[in-house]
Amino acid sequence: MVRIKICGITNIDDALAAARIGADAIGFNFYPKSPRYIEPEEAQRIAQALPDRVLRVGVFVNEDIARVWEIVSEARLQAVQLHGDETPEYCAALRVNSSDSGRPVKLIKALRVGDGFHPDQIAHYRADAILLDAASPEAYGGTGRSFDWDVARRAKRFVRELFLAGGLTPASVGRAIAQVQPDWVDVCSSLESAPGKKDRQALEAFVRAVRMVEGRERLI
Ligand SMILES: O=C(O)c1ccccc1N[C@@H]1O[C@H](COP(=O)(O)O)[C@@H](O)[C@H]1O
Repeated sequence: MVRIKICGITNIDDALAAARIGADAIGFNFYPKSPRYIEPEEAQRIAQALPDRVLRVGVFVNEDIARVWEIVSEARLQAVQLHGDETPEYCAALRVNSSDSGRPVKLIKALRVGDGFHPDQIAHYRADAILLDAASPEAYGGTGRSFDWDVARRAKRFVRELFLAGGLTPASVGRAIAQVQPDWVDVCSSLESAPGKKDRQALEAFVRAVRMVEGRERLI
């Protein structure tokens, strides 16, 4: 079963709607330059209103490790998504510090697929999961751009758990799943009516499209 992560949540209405419709994870963006940035205190308030089954993920870009752990603790996150230029050494250091938090925190390393990408890179990262997103010269993520899914399909054998991201939409996600067979699909900008605000119909259409490809559409 493919799990669904809805990213860039900035308000409680969108969070509860995403959970009700069937999201398996919610992403909060702590990159200050993102139009979807959320204060840790507000993320914590939203996180505590979510059902337990929904994974709370924090998205970070080149953040100081101590600050990542501060936010993990303040917002009570269960997973960290590193979406910048974090090195294998950074990931290893983050993992060592993870024992300080007293509970397991999933480490997701995002890699951007562009001309310089090679699946061999993946082996260097000690991460629980790898997220593949499209590379862009303009921004680290949330661009709505997609990439050649065949690269993700080939990379899958190097990965314990794969998140497929990058410009997924209600119209494209079915084909993406059929081609790549990822463990997760991750979506952000295509479901927005404005940056940081989700469109309810698009949310529903996305979840329905994922469930359809699995042949088990359910009423939402
Ligand atoms: O959404 C952002 O603003 C963002 C900023 C910096 C790093 C990552 C960001 N979002 C992540 O980008 C991917 C793909 O998003 P999209 O569906 O193409 O809009 C997703 O993993 C978001 O978590």
